[in-house]
Amino acid sequence: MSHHIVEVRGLEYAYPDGTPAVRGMSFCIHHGEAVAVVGANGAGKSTLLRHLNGYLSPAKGLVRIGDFPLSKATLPDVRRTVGMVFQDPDDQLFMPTVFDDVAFGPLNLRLPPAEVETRVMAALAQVEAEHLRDRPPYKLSGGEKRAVAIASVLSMSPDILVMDEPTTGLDPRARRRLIELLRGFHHTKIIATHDLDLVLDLCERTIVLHEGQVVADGPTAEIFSDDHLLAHSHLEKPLRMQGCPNCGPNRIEPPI
Ligand SMILES: Nc1ncnc2c1ncn2[C@@H]1O[C@H](COP(=O)(O)OP(=O)(O)OP(=O)(O)O)[C@@H](O)[C@H]1O
Repeated sequence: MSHHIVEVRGLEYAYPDGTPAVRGMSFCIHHGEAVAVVGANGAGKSTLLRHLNGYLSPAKGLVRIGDFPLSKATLPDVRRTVGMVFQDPDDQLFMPTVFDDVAFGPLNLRLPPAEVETRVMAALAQVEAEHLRDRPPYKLSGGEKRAVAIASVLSMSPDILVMDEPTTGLDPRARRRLIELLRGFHHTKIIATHDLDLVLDLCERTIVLHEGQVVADGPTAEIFSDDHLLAHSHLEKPLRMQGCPNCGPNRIEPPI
């Protein structure tokens, strides 16, 4: 197996209407890394992430997941390896009940029913959503939908977790719970987000995108200390680095 679990080389993509969204991105991610992908609205974060599980195919360039160069033939292997939490949970939830949605992946793996039930309940417990198991997903609140969407990925035990804006719509307690949960997930994590405080908490490495290109890739602390880079990329420092009295290191966090 390649020592890189994710390799992106010369990736280019324009949407069918001609909008160029990814304009030559290259990077490698190693096993076990936690990597943030940040950038202003429209920088290309979601478009990049959609290539990592084969939802989009590169117009040019290469995406490799472990041993598998992304192609139609390798799609099932790639999807088994990469668990993708989409930006909009409605893109992910389509079954009549929460249980069915979280069971969908494990059932596709043809696991025995008892194993499926165990995985579903464990995944729902991880996001504190066991009580939602029999509810129709379309009747849930935004934050509940997001929790269930995350459970539907965790139930597949992916090697790589790819998340697009995972904290959107979560209340502060649910956000903190998610951060704790992700801290305990020791596989590779790739998180696109505007929540730069979450990045400080979770990701030792940050990739900065601007207008469809990688403009910086390095240790998170260095990236967030580079005022020129942040201004050029239309980003602001995490609240914790802005000296905000309510968000700083001395803030007293209520127990989870
Ligand atoms: N379905 C689509 N059709 C045409 N253009 C699109 C489509 N989706 C995104 N784009 C365009 O592609 C570019 C990159 O969009 P993308 O959604 O990847 O950015 P992003 O960094 O995820 O933004 P945000 O932070 O707002 O979610 C933007 O110019 C956007 O307008």
